[in-house]
Amino acid sequence: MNHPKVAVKLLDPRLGDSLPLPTYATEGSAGMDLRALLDEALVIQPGETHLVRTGLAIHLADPGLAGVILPRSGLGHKHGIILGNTVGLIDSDYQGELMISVWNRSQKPFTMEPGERLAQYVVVPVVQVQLEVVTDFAASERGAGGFGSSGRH
Ligand SMILES: O=c1ccn([C@H]2C[C@H](O)[C@@H](COP(=O)(O)OP(=O)(O)OP(=O)(O)O)O2)c(=O)[nH]1
Ligand SMILES: [Mg+2]
Repeated sequence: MNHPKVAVKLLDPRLGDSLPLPTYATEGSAGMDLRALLDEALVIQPGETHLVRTGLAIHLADPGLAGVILPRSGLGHKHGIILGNTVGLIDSDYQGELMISVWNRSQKPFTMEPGERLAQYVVVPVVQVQLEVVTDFAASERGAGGFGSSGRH
């Protein structure tokens, strides 16, 4: 494995002990699953949102990278457990604890167990740009068409 190294702080003694550190489940996995750092099971009522700790602080440091927190497809599709912010975007200079906003968008209470894998963390490349004010763009095929301008089928 020759992946770039990224600094992680373990903010709770359970990390790396009863709570495994995030890893790529397979060689081709895009994300690492994040686990809920909870003292006891958490019941999330329909429509409720909870901020759940991970016990991890990851400092990417490189402005050419960002972290993205995404839902897990099984939890989202089968149980309606997705993210209160839809997607979490983690800045490369963020050094605080990774927090997960967990939203139960279903009609049923959901019980989250300590250590449960509740979301996934993906590192993506980022390009920072400089905005340059102009009055006209070079013409493009699309122009200003959007929001279904090309039809449905
Ligand atoms: O799901 C998330 C989303 C964000 N963050 C942390 C890392 C991120 O770098 C920071 C700020 O996130 P964002 O810019 O999306 O939130 P904001 O509401 O704009 O806060 P801020 O004013 O601190 O930028 O919060 C998380 O831990 N989990
Ligand atoms: Mg912000």
